[in-house]
Amino acid sequence: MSVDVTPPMFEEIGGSEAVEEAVRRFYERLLADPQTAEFFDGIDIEVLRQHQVALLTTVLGGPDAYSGRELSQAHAHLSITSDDYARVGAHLIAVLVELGVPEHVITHVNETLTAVAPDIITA
Ligand code: HEM
Repeated sequence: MSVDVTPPMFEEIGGSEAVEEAVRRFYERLLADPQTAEFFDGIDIEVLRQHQVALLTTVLGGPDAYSGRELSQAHAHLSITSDDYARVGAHLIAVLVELGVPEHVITHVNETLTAVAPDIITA
């Protein structure tokens, strides 16, 4: 009999504290980057941050507490290009690398980014 004792990636990287720090740095980067900053004009970043923490927690196998909109609905009005998307994805991955997140977790996040791209890219 084999038992899978691998902890969820969420715990492996340090739980909610690590996810919150990653998301904090992620929005810091998005707001400092001229290509992405304008998208967030007039947006309540605190609310967005909380949704993103919940979503990333779920993606990493932690408790499922995401209560935001469907990604397609949240981004429909933004005319996001594949170039914008790649830029945002690169910021997220850069933060995870910065925080020393293991390679297999980064691979999983990258796969998720590829999977949800069609919901977000509309231009
Ligand atoms: C990379 C994958 C992405 C994920 C996982 C993601 C995730 C999210 C989430 C969870 C929300 C909150 C939904 C809600 O409040 O109900 C949101 C909203 C938003 N996202 Fe993204 N996002 C991504 C890419 C992008 C990109 C590429 C841009 C712009 C370049 C962007 C700009 C925004 C903006 C402006 C909002 C707020 C929309 C509003 O409240 O009117 N996102 N995103």
